[in-house]
Amino acid sequence: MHLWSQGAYVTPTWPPGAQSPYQRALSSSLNDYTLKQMSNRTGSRRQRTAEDGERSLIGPPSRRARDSLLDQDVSTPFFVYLLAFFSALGGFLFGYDTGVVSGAMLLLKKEMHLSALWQELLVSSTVGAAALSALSGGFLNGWLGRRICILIASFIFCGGGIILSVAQNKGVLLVGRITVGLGIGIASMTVPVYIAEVSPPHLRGQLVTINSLFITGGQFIASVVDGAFSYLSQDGWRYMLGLSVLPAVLQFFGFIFLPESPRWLLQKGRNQEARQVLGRVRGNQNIEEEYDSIRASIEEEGKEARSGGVVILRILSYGPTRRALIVGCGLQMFQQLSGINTVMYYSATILQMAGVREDKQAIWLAAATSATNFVFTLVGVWLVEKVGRRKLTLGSLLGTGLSLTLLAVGFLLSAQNSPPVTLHPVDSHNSTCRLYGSCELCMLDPDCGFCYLENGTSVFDSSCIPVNPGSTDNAAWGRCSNRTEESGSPYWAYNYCPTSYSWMVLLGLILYLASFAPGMGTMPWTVNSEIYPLWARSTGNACSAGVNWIFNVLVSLTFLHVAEYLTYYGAFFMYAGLVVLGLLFVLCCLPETKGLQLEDIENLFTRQLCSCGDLPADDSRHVHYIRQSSDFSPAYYGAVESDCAIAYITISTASSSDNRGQVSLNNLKTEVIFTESLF
Ligand SMILES: O[C@H]1[C@H](O)[C@@H](O)[C@H](O)[C@@H](O)[C@H]1O
Repeated sequence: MHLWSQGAYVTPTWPPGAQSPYQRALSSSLNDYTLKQMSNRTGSRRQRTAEDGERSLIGPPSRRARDSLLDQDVSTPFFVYLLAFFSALGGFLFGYDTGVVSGAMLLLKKEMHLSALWQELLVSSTVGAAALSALSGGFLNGWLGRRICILIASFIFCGGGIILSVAQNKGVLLVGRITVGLGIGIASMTVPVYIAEVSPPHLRGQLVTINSLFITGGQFIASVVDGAFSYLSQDGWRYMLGLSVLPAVLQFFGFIFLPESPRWLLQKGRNQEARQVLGRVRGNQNIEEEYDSIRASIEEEGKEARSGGVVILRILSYGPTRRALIVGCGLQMFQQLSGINTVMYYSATILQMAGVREDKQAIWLAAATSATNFVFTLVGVWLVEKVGRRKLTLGSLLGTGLSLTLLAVGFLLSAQNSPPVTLHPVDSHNSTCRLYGSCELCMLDPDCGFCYLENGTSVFDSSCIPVNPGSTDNAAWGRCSNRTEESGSPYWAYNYCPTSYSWMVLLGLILYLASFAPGMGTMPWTVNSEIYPLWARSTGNACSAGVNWIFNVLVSLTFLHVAEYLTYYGAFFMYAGLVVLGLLFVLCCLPETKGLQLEDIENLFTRQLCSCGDLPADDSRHVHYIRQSSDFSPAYYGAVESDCAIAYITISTASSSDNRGQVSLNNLKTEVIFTESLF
């Protein structure tokens, strides 16, 4: 049966100036169909889909989809970039405040005589507070709006920075670190949402990913500031911690003049303001259709009885949002389980293993590590709209898993070839250190360090000695307790062993950052900003950001214990295993959101959870379709799902006997199976 043979395909991009088949379709026969009719029918079909739970039915190309295509030809006003920049300062502060503490701690522990417990408290309290405030930020976000939340976050950042820079004792420092954490939590869940809501669909991925670029940029600048002020042994930490006030003030004053998200305004019934803001962020484009579509989608949400009651319960009880939440939280969990913060934290030690012995040099090389993280995040910003979220995340996980394996093998070979302990000086305190026969066993005990002489690459005259409780830079007693810079003076290795396999570990570290940063470092934040419908967006992002911070604390707090039980190579093999699980999760569950308007993304979650890539063995594609007919002629529209992306198509031929047929995709005819009978 021949129905109609004009191709219609939404996702691909077209050469400049060329009309896509879909655009051609729009300017010819599609004009005959009343789009309102189509969208009403789509709405009622969606409603039915929701009622019968797991079945999937995807609407035909809506005006929104058409707009998203046409948008690509229109230039984006500078104002959108300005908004993205000022919001992403929140990401910068997130990166700066989480990154700066390691350098500040080196000085603080000496000046304030901090015990290991207090050092741990000052580092983890920020992340813990971020977890709590991210979780509660969802409520604030829905209630007060994105703009006010960003203002609150920058105000808190200012307050925290001031408290930290004037602190006279460790109690006040703790208050400052908790305050800063509260700001980080709110910023981490609000900024991506705000940017996603003001961006045009074809640039959304890139603009939201800029926030991640600012996070790693903040971490990089923090490491440079740490390096610069490490020479100032008195009060250097005050500058390190206090400098964050500058970007916070800039953001605060910027946001006084910047507008609220048009989507949030519309949700609150502030239609006039919403129209104005949409006009400002879309420049000279016609905003009427986008405005109508956002409003229609808000009205539809209202009609579908998803208003009233506790939002998280509504998210959990409605299939598409429940699935989106699982995907969002899963991504954030796997981001942290891939061990990024352990690798970053451990980079100084890895560099020491590679032969960098001086503390100052190690600090600067750690800055090079965060620079690598930053540069490769830039690759993510560049690739996100080219290859899409799904492929970028999959590629990133693959590379991350392989480089973690390389790191683990490097650590394994280092452990197997670990230098023996040859000297056993009398230990009057009978510490456990005297029991170890090799450097590997000695360095895994946090109370001991390895003291040795070196000739080229061979180690001799080595001993395992208790560490100085006041500073891990020296042994508690013996020749490594008062070392000099002179040649012939022994080396003191705390937390690492001298090894000739350090090149492998170093290579693993660089490859790890190069693969993690563009995809796993960025996509969990980007994808979460887009996958929830408006009514669930604040709460969905709050939950997933909370999961990110909770796993961040868990992984950092458990790393040293894990390393003690499993050794370093065991720990890195474990992360590699977790990355494989993450890879399977993304392969099965993450749909492609590239190019779709926010209001259309909910449709991606109407099918059963984790059925992406679940294509039938005969390699055909499944088509979910909606029949539309007008008074003039019948036409069948569909949406084909392949590799978890949606392409809208028109159906060329269909057979009633086996539900097989042909659809036009990008002017090519493709064989498909219809999931519902066309007849
Ligand atoms: O996306 C960021 C980024 O990758 C950072 O480097 C890391 O420290 C954060 O934990 C993560 O959320």
